[in-house]
Parts: sequence; structure tokens; C-alpha cells
Amino acid sequence: MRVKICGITNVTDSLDAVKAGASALGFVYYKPSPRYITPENALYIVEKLPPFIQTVGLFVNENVDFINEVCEKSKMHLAQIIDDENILDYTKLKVKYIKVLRVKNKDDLQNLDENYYLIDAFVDGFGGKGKRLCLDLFKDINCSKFILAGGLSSDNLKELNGFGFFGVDVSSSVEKEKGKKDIQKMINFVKAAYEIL
Ligand SMILES: O=C(O)c1ccccc1N[C@@H]1O[C@H](COP(=O)(O)O)[C@@H](O)[C@H]1O
Repeated sequence: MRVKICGITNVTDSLDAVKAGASALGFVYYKPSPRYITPENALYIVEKLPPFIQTVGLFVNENVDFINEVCEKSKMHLAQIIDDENILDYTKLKVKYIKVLRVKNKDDLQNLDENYYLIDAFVDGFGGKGKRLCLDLFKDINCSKFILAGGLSSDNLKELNGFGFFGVDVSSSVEKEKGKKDIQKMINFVKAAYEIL
């Protein structure tokens, strides 16, 4: 099980997330978000991280040049891309990426290609709002290339037993306030994630 903690805005939270056992840290490059970070501030954090931690830049309906520039400037390993209109020319991206599927119903999970996907609940105004997907949607579906997000917390992760998700992604339930993480909540979350069967 891989665990990404999203919405990192400061060095303390980044190092606490690593101590808690997160394998990836998310940086939100979406200005309306309370977790928005500039590429300069993200780079300041990234340069203080230990090895073997993946950095993920989250982009919402941005263009290729912007994504390439920000990822290069802030040393992101991966771009997490919300591209609602499906208009991005992915061949021009210079960074590895994962597409976000904002799921409304089971049809959205059908006929996907062989790539990994980050699966989030569809919410107005985008993510990080703690909205959950009904797990019934995933019955009889191969989830081994899905990273699940949306309203996950240490209290509900055991409900993922048996689905075989590749990883989980969390933001709001491990915060003490919007944009600030809580170390104990992160520890509880990662521990519960590693106990998923
Ligand atoms: O975190 C944000 O502010 C955000 C803004 C815009 C798009 C996505 C955002 N976060 C992502 O939302 C999901 C679910 O988060 P939560 O655990 O339900 O709060 C997660 O992938 C975040 O990366």
C-alpha cells in the first residue's frame, strides 16, 4: 500500500508526514485552494526532504507549459492532473504524470486504459473537501492500478479491505486546520493504511 499525503504547505508538515510513513507528498498548484503553494515555497520544502520520498504536483485544468515549468522549478517527480475537458496534449509533458478521474458513477470506471489513475469523488470546485465515493462502485472492478482519494480517514480505511487498491491519498482528514497537518492524524492514517488487507 502506498500513501500520499496531499496539501503540504510547510517544512514541519512535510517532515512529519515522512515520519508518519507517507511515501508521497502532494503540493497543490491551484490558486483557489486553501492549500495552494507557490513553486518557490514548494522547492524550499522539497530540498529539505530525505531520499526515497516522491513529490507530486497537483494541477487543475492547467496548460502543458505551466505544468512543465512548475514541475521543473520545484523538482516534482510526478504531476497529478485534473484535466476535465481532456484537452491536454500529454505527449508534450516532460514530467511523469497520473490523471485524476473525478468519478460520478460506475460508467466513469469502465474501459480505462492500462495506466494508473487517481480516483476521487466528483465535487463542485474540485477536491480536498472530504467527499467519499461509494465503495459499491468498485465491486467487480480491478482496482490494482487505482489510488483512491476522497474523504478517507483512519476510521474508514478498513472498509477498503479486499478491494486491492494500489494506494490511498488524503488531505482534509489529516489536517488540524485547512492547510496545516496534524502529526497524530497522519500517523494514525498511515498506520491504518498499512493494515488494509
Ligand atoms: O487539496 C486541495 O485543496 C485540492 C484542490 C483542488 C483539487 C484537489 C485537491 N485535493 C485533492 O483532493 C483529494 C481528496 O482530498 P480529501 O482527503 O477528500 O480532503 C486528494 O486527491 C487531494 O489531493
